[in-house]
Amino acid sequence: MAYNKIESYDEHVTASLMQHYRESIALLGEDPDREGLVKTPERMAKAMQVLTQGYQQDARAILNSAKFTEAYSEMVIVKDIELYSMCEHHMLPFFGKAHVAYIPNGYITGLSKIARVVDVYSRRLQVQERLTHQILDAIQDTLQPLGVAVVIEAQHLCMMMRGVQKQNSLTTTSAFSGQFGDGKTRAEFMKLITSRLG
Ligand SMILES: Nc1nc2c(ncn2[C@@H]2O[C@H](COP(=O)(O)OP(=O)(O)OP(=O)(O)O)[C@@H](O)[C@H]2O)c(=O)[nH]1
Ligand SMILES: [Zn+2]
Repeated sequence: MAYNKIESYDEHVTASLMQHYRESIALLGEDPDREGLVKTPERMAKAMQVLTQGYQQDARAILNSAKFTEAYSEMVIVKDIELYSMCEHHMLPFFGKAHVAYIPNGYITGLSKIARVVDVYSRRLQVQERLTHQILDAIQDTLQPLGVAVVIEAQHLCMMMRGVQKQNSLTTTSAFSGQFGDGKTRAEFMKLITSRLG
């Protein structure tokens, strides 16, 4: 299963989406036949397939594809993983950073796989809370570590471009399992994700 990129677009999905987007453009008062817009329904159809390609991908398979036996049992943190997702309420983007940590219990995974898991769940229609939990669950189930921590900080365009129109609000969500339930371990993680080396 190709999990890290779209190999090809689904022809039928592309064709149907194009028809809908063409109609949407006209409904919004534009001329879908003018030069600049002629190819827009196709571009949108393809773009939306990329932005939702997480539905075709399996986060657990990704983590298992680079699961290694290793005695390391300190916290592993991958922080500042940029993410782009879409809120399921308005289908407008939300974007920001994910910070992910786990404490191995005999197994580690390839570091890039953590970032790929963030992408798999980001490229779906989401709420930030569920995205946070799904990342945690995939790591917990696959590596069975002593604990997992996920913190996501994001800005939602549906709150910026429309609606309440707040440009600087940042939403933080978090999920913790196992040893991160302990205040000291959690505090160490929170300290490390805010630290900047050099
Ligand atoms: N909890 C949560 N809410 C979100 C997320 N993304 C968008 N929302 C919110 O989803 C809510 C949908 O509320 P509704 O009242 O149904 O929609 P609306 O009338 O467009 O709301 P406004 O944005 O307040 O204009 C809004 O409050 C959004 O801010 C998310 O990731 N998590
Ligand atoms: Zn929204």
